[in-house]
Amino acid sequence: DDDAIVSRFQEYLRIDTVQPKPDYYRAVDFIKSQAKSLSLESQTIELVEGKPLLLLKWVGSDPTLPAFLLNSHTDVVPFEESKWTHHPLHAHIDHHGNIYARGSQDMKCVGMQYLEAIRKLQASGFKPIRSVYLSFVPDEEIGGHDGVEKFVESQLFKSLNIAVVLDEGLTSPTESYRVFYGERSPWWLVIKAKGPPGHGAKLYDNSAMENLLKSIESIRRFRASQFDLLKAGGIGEGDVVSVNINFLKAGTPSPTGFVMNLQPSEAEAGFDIRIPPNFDSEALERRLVEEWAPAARNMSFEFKQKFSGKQIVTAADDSNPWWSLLENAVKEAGSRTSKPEIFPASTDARYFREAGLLAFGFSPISKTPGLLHDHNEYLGKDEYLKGIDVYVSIIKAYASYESKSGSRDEL
Ligand SMILES: CSCC[C@H](NC(C)=O)C(=O)O
Ligand SMILES: [Zn+2]
Ligand SMILES: [Zn+2]
Repeated sequence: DDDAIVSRFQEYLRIDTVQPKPDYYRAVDFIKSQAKSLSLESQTIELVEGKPLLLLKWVGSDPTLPAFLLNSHTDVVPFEESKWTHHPLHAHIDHHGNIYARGSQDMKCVGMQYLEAIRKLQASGFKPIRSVYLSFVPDEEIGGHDGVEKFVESQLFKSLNIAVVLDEGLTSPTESYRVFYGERSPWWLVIKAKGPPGHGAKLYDNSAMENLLKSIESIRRFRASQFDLLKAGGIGEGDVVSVNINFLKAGTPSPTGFVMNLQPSEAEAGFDIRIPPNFDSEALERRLVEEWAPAARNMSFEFKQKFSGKQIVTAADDSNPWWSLLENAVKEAGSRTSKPEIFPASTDARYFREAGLLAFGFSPISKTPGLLHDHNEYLGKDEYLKGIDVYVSIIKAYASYESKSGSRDEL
């Protein structure tokens, strides 16, 4: 019943899987106990010590058909506890029925909804024809390098014969759900400038600060041109390059603050840049080398995070049967999907797509503000329960789809 379903969600939310020290084993044990109650096959894979990945299987009756995978990450981002109205690990339900917790939107909801949907399908007597895999993966929030990036390279993964993956999406403020068929590529870039130090009262060229600011001016012009395209309308937030300066570091510290009359010899800035799939990232990298961090101006750069794989998109039209099945299944559950979009940030789906699989980003959360990584992240109880029924419909449609075609190679 609904109370028990919500209690199980709260239990998962209360497990502390906050980066950078997530308690992965408790999360995996909890999900494993859920899987046992559903008689799912289960195996824990530790591709990197201390970072377990749980793989579950609901075996279909026709093993010759490619399977599908329901993916979710078990880690969550940190929080500033004092800025929350309820403790982010207590999963408190307020009088509106809103459940407050880190991970309530991103994405412990989705992981539990998959399992609850399977519970409902089993209770109704449904038997899958195609096998259903569920993966509960570590480290998405820090780049997925010790999670899905390694998982898709493993022999085990290759042996699973998976055609299509569902992974996380974003909340929608409207009635219809958002769906994502591709995503922007992350570049976390640090640009450094060096230059001669000197008296704070002196005007001279090529100081570290002047050189860095020249770059920042140029990068900001580029940012404005991309933002203008977005403001002009008709495209989505994932269709332009975003650039944000997220840290600045310079100056000569002293016990009483920064020294005011000394021009520093080093200065650096950190940028979070996101590049859409159809954008010429090689040209942007040339621009970085020649214009934003030219060695001739005593500048250098370093990527803290960079996805250099191919940015593949999944067809989100009638040419892809998995798209039509998804769209119709959501309709049959009494809801709608909006026009498919490019995910503006990053998810593990990029690794699945690069490995040759089809993948959609989808979190069945409508009429809810997007509070991923924000204070007071919450999800309404009724929205959570409705999302389970949406997955019942999707899993039923995918697991009953009997055609042997439908892998990316054939589309
Ligand atoms: C570069 S990996 C970081 C992953 C994180 N994902 C989300 C969905 O916020 C991000 O886009 O910042
Ligand atoms: Zn997430
Ligand atoms: Zn996240």
